[in-house]
Amino acid sequence: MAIPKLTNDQISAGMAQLAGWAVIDGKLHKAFKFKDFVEAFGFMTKVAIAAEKMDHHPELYNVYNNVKIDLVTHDAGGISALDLELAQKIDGL
Ligand SMILES: C[C@H](O)[C@H](O)[C@H]1CNC2=NC(N)=NC(=O)C2=N1
Repeated sequence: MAIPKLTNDQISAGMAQLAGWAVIDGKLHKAFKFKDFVEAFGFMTKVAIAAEKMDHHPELYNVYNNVKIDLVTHDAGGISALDLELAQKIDGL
């Protein structure tokens, strides 16, 4: 196993360092709203570049100026430290 799935306590501790993220259906989830589609897509592009650098990829959902992100580690079968790390990076964009 490359990276372990975190326990609920570990996820809660990690989420205390984040704002606006929730665990929904076993994934770290956050919704973002932008001025328009160009702003939303620009943000998603930055997320994609950060994700590719980490070799850890988000689930991205976009409708016009709304972006929803889900983070989960397929290799771990749940939320791992990589999801918390990517969430931190996304919030720093
Ligand atoms: C081979 C490659 O490194 C793996 O498949 C990586 C790629 N990106 C990934 N992204 C996510 N979200 N979960 C993974 O388990 C994962 N695994």
